[in-house]
Amino acid sequence: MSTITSYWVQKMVHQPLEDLMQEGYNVKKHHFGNSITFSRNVFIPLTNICKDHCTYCTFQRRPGDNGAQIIPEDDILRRVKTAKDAGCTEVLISLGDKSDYFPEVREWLNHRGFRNMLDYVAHVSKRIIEETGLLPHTNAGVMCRHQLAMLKPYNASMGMMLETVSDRLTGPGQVHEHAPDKRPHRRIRMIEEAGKLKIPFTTGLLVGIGETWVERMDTLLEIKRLQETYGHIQEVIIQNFQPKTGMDQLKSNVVSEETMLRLSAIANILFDGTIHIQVPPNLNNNYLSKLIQSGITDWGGVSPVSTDYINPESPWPAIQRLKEVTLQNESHLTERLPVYEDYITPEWIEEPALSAVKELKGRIDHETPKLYT
Ligand SMILES: O=c1nc2n(C[C@H](O)[C@H](O)[C@H](O)CO)c3cc(O)ccc3cc-2c(=O)[nH]1
Ligand SMILES: C[C@H]1O[C@@H](n2cnc3c(N)ncnc32)[C@H](O)[C@@H]1O
Ligand code: MET
Ligand code: SF4
Repeated sequence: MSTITSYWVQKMVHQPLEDLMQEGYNVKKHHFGNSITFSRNVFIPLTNICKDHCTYCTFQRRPGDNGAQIIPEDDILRRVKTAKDAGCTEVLISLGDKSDYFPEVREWLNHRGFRNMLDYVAHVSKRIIEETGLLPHTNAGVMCRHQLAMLKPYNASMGMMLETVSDRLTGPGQVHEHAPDKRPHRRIRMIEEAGKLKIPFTTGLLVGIGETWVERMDTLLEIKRLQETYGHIQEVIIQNFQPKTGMDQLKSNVVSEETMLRLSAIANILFDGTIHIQVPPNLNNNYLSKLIQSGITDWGGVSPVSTDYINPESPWPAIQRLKEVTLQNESHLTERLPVYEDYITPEWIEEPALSAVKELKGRIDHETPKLYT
């Protein structure tokens, strides 16, 4: 273990909790003031067909499985229009990895004039921007440079969870044994490509999949390195694994409240104002106040119109409740777009996404003070 990792692990694990939270909160307040952000979004599970098999995931299907689907474009546009009427700005397009590996999927795509799944995603993103002005944020797993470049004009930002830098977890009997796209070096390379292409990027770590404290810290340190090299990491999601029926092997991994608070605080202290820290409220509903007191900056995407298709058993709290909890903790709730302010420049966002971002920015800046302070 490197001296740096060792220093941070000691601090994260052994500093008294209250003290660590206070330090995290002070750092947050210094850099980001007393606002906590969220993005009003609609979740589009464009396809749940996935070539990989992560043992913690119940979203994934194979062609022919019960519930396997690819959502047709007109259906997607209808959902996005409903979301627009509900005041949403972000369209979170999430999908399984390399679904077009399967002949059934290629046939579906070819029949509609698409060569592969990412061509379809680009086409749908383009229609969303052009027909609704809402902002796609695509999370399609590992993509190559060419695919990232193709999506960039139609995405305000993109995302992919690094999950973990642990190679060990791709070994026999581990969660990523049958998920080649979860090999850490592949994910790191893709996040680097996104950096070179100047794509504002969301990533994060998945907690509770069998990783050690040292591996958690190494994952955060790798994200810090990526940010120092490319500057494109706008936010880090600290996501706690949700056990589901049938996952007996992973049951013992349930992530405690204290672990989430320690990670939130340490992430804040480590990134020191250079990256926003997001923790999904639907997965941590019982201690939202304490998360604020640890220094998180963001609740992430919260949807008034769709469920969280990855964790459908965890409904998002009402925006009104987030507003109340935030206010009870000397903070106020501020609506944001899927791209943070610092990145709203031609250097980071291409047309037509840039114009769409500016248009919506004007709208939420105008409305937010009335609604959320
Ligand atoms: O706003 C985002 N939220 C992302 N989310 C969060 C999502 O909106 C929900 O908060 C979680 O699914 C809660 O279960 C992700 C969640 C994951 O588990 C894995 C990846 C993502 C990726 C993103 C993302 O790129 N952007
Ligand atoms: C889309 C993202 O969802 C996360 N993910 C997948 N399954 C689960 C689960 N059971 N609990 C929490 N997060 C999960 C992974 O981090 C993936 O990248
Ligand atoms: N399959 C991708 C990944 O795991 C996208 C999110 S999961 C639907 O990174
Ligand atoms: S987490 Fe993503 S890559 Fe893993 S099985 Fe689920 S959809 Fe596939």
